Amino acid sequence: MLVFLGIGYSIRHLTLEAIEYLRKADKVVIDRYTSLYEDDLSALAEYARGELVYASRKDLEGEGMNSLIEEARFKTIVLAVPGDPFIATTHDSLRVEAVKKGVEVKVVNSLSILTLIQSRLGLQAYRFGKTVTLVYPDFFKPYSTIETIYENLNRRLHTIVLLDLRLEREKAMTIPEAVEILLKLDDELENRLDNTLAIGVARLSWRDERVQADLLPRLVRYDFPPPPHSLVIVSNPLPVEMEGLKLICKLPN
Ligand SMILES: C[S@@+](CC[C@H](N)C(=O)[O-])C[C@H]1O[C@@H](n2cnc3c(N)ncnc32)[C@H](O)[C@@H]1O
Repeated sequence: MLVFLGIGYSIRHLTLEAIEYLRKADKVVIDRYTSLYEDDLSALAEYARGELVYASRKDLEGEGMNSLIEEARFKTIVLAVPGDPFIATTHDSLRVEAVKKGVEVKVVNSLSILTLIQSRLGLQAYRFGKTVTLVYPDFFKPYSTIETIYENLNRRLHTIVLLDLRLEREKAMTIPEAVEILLKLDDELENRLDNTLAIGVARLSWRDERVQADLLPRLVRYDFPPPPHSLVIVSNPLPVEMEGLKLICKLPN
């Protein structure tokens, strides 16, 4: 059996169901390339009966993917994924391949960054548009990201902007870097983000989390703890959301 197991963002987020499957596993494969985790991932060893190994992207794609699926034919293999396993990750093809090859698949859900952002910031969940990921503009400029932000703004919807993570190269985009990239693109296109409200979200749900709202260009002035970071671009907040921005997201007067 291949178990896709969400581990949330901290060892405190493990569900009873997650612990049950960690205990049953012959082997726990830890994805440590799709997100950062508050605790040292070796803390999972306390709950796991079987061997614990760390996987890079190549271990879960191509040949690596096929050998994992074959192993799961006869053993209980748990793939432990930060957040919720199928939200904004690259594990869908592994699941589809396993099902195609007749290997039993189980999904154990946990807290995702999308859920955390929507429920913690005081913005209404049904007022969010399409989520985007902002990547470093090294190979191409991420025009499609800013175009989606514009489309969401036109539809009076907020945008969650996840930020580039290249953990194998120890690179994680910060809020000030993201603001700079977005404002440069905006200068080339519609020039409308200077007066747009945004929320910088750093280490949400970690013990030292910081959430700060302000006009997008002003977010570079704040001292956020290290990544993981995200941004929320706010569109036409309702009065109750405006109260949330002031009280929960500390929007200055
Ligand atoms: C690929 S997504 C993670 C998806 C994960 N499967 C989930 O369900 O949450 C990784 C991105 O989420 C954001 N992120 C993750 N944890 C975060 C946190 N605690 N606070 C702020 N942003 C976070 C960052 O932008 C990071 O680059």
